[in-house]
Amino acid sequence: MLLDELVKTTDAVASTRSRLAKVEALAGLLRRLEPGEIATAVGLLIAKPRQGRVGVGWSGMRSAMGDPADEPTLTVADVDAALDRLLGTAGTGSAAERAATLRTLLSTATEREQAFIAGVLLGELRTGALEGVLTDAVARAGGRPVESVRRAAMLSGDLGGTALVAITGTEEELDAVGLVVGRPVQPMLAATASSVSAALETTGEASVEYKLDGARIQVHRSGEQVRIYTRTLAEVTHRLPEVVDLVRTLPVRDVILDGETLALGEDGAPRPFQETMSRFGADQARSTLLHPWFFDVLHLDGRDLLDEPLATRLGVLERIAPDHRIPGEITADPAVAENVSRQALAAGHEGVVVKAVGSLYAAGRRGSNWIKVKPVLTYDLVVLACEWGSGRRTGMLSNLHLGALDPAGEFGEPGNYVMVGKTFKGLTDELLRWQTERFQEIEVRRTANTVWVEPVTVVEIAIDGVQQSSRYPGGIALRFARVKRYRDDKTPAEADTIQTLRALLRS
Ligand SMILES: Nc1ncnc2c1ncn2[C@@H]1O[C@H](COP(=O)(O)OP(=O)(O)OP(=O)(O)O)[C@@H](O)[C@H]1O
Repeated sequence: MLLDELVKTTDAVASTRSRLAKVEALAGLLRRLEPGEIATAVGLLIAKPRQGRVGVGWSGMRSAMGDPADEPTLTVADVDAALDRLLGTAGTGSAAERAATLRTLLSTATEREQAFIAGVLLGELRTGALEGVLTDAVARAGGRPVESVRRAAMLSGDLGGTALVAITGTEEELDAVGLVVGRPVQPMLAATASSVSAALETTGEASVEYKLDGARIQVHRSGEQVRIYTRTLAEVTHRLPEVVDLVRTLPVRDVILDGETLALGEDGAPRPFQETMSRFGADQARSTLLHPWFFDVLHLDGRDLLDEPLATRLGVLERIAPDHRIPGEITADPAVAENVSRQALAAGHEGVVVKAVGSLYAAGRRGSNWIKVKPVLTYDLVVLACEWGSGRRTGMLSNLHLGALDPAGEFGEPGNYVMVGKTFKGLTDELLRWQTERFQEIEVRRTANTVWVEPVTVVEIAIDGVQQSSRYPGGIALRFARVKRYRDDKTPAEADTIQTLRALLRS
């Protein structure tokens, strides 16, 4: 199939508000694809190429962008082959070859196709909404129940592969797609409540657990083979040898564990989040040891546990890893739950997660069976620009301009970001160095004081609240904003919305 046909379908999908029309258009496209193209096309549509990240950034993309082709001739298979080549030429000395591959690909693309390819490779088109619509479209194209498709996609972590089975395979083959030890699944996510008792009212009897401020890990062990994945399902096994060693000592053969890892100081208190994250970075600072804390078990020795109630899964966890369970307590009593929360905060943790004891593990869902309660308000915002610092920070990009997502276009174009405040607080020297370099790579324009950047960087900001403001277009300004951390694991489409922040005015 020509890439043009795929791109035109996405344009048609974007231009209608009717969910049914979107599903119809995508199902039609899926039916016209050759079997060999299905997984590739789905990957392109949701901006998660089959190949995973091929490592093309803004500056690489910009320098490879040349005159577009007049006529569409590129096929879906051509794009797939180019991505294979980009993935195959990694490492030192390969930069020129990679740039040439990208340049050739873009020079055969029309202007619209160039923008589409850039969006896919930079992860910009990635929106949860399209994934939902596409899941429905796969079900329709294959004549399968949506639930079966959704389940297979979540468990396999692979909508493209699921689409192929749903459209070309049998119903039994689709139902047989399940957990595979060694293949990561989308993690279950939490909703938010403002107090422990409010959370408990929603869940009923719950496991009230410490919310540790580290990095999510999903650990798969099959015999002696251990693999570890992040929240975004990137493999980080080689970065965490001490966790691998520990999991090998558990009295099990096959297991999938869900948990959080973080660095602890000698006194047992958590170290700043940056120290945990530095272990995931390229430089692999090994001075800090990471401890894993598990809060769920999805599979044990040939048996999937996703559809068992939480209480049962916690019982299994207690049996196989009693020393590495996240602290917590099962209770229906708000006073007991409050007490767990106070202990968590006193120990330097972020708050608690309140989980309904009867709930199943809903992979990839953010439902009300898990509810997080954090006393400090934190929001994920997008960096729009940054001002040069002064004094000790001269020569460093320091003061961040922060934007909240405006999905419906209440304050401008739908999907744009509305500025809600600035901050230079909470930035370590290391972060200042990092952002000074990074923001100039993604710069779009500058004045004497300020560098404006592509809105692609998600930063978690702690605030005391918001106040009314005539200075910013959304009518509100953040109060006492400070940087908690950069969130490389989130896309700008996952940022918090202006509507969420405005709701704070009322509370
Ligand atoms: N006991 C726990 N149970 C579940 N998640 C926990 C627990 N302790 C820490 N966490 C972390 O908290 C997160 C739960 O919040 P959520 O699902 O909303 O993820 P998030 O969007 O990354 O949120 P946040 O920014 O608050 O970490 C998990 O992804 C996990 O990394």
